Amino acid sequence: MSKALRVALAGLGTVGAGVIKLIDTNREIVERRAGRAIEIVAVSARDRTRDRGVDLARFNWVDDAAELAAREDIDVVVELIGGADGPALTLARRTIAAGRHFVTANKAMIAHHGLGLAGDAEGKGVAFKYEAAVAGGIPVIKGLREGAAANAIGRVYGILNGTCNYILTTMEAEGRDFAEVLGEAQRLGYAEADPSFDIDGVDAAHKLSILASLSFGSKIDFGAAAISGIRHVIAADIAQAQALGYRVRLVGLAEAQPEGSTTAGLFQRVAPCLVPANHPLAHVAGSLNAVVAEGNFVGRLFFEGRGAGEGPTASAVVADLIDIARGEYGPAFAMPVESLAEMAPAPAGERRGRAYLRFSVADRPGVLAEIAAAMRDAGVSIESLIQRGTTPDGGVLVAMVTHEGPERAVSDALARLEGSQSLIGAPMLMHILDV
Ligand SMILES: NC(=O)C1=CN([C@@H]2O[C@H](COP(=O)(O)OP(=O)(O)OC[C@H]3O[C@@H](n4cnc5c(N)ncnc54)[C@H](O)[C@@H]3O)[C@@H](O)[C@H]2O)C=CC1
Ligand SMILES: N[C@@H](CC=O)C(=O)O
Ligand code: NA
Repeated sequence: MSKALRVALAGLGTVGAGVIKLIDTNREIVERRAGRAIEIVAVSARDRTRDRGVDLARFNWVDDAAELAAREDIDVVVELIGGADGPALTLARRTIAAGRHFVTANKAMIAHHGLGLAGDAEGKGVAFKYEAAVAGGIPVIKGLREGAAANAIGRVYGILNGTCNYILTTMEAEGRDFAEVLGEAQRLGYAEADPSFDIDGVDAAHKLSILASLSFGSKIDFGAAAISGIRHVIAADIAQAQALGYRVRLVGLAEAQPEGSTTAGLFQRVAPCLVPANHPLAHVAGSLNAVVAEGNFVGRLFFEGRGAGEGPTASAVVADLIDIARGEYGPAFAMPVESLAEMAPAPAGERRGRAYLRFSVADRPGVLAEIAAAMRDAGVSIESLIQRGTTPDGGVLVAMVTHEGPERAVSDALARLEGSQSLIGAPMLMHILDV
């Protein structure tokens, strides 16, 4: 066997501790597959004394993670600190500049700085790998970058946040409150350090922008994603959706629409959606994630697995290390960064679809007529209307599903109702997944 791949780990939280446990537990299988030993040489984290359930005494401890980049006894640095900028980015830049391989699980950093880092890595001839960053343990980066590389992919979508999926499906199954279930997801190690990244859809959008780049051969454009989260989904929405034959899921959807159509360009959206009960995404529960990619020769690919948590995420990190040990790596985004296309964002509102709308209204005559008039004036046609129950803010719940039409018509109808005395609180809009 050739000499060991020498690894430095920066960040020893949920994922970092998981990587140590995996290498300890599966040492033999990992070494046989890698063709050589994978040896953790040095580690860095904020708190040296915290019990992580692993023996750290055998590793060199480094207080300043940035110092790992320059160590002569290291071949690859694994960054598991998190955060788009700050110490994670400093470490990434220094490691690559020093001509060492770099592995990360940090989708926030990739969404914001991934192209620059990948370009630098190409210049230095080192690996820049990030399987754990998208859909945790699911080998979707490998699947798209390698397995589906021969296809033109027109659409990629899925459930990209384990915390939100855990919250929505637990609310669905047990009728429990949002805040209580979020606390549980945090305890299980699924949530980001700042869980608003999860529940407001930002984390899923980071991942979606990476998937879009890999799928369409385009530059990452995180800023162009439309993002909304699950903070305002109430138990009644979940119940209404079920009654109508749908499940509520946070869905990230990216499409590359061809030149010449009214929707031409790159469409990226993360939003809570109504998913038909017979769609494969409706069956994705708990911290599971799923990604669907539509290729012109392979057809529909469906990847499903654990998207968050210690073991699954560590599995993806160590898979990247095995690739590096084998010498199997190439451009991070499947082609050299300079070959990635600039895609203009698709015009907002042109996409066609159906929508679920929920209003909390005052209990008095004329309210329904006012809503119906706003729909009519905006050209939105109503497919079904439900008026049942109350909302947590004390209003009467009115929910409806629209017929298919341009999305801008629904936004227009809501704009017409803005400031209406009949509405208690902001209406809830969820698109219906129609793909
Ligand atoms: N937890 C999960 O299920 C998943 C996490 N990720 C990503 O993996 C990364 C790590 O996530 P977790 O392990 O959950 O976070 P965590 O919060 O559990 O651990 C972060 C670690 O970084 C250390 N750290 C913070 N600042 C540091 C610094 N300046 N120098 C050295 N160490 C420092 C902390 O001491 C801690 O050990 C993040 O980028 C996250 O987005 C990706 C997929 C799944
Ligand atoms: N916080 C993330 C962790 C994995 O990326 C999630 O909940 O999916
Ligand atoms: Na993955």
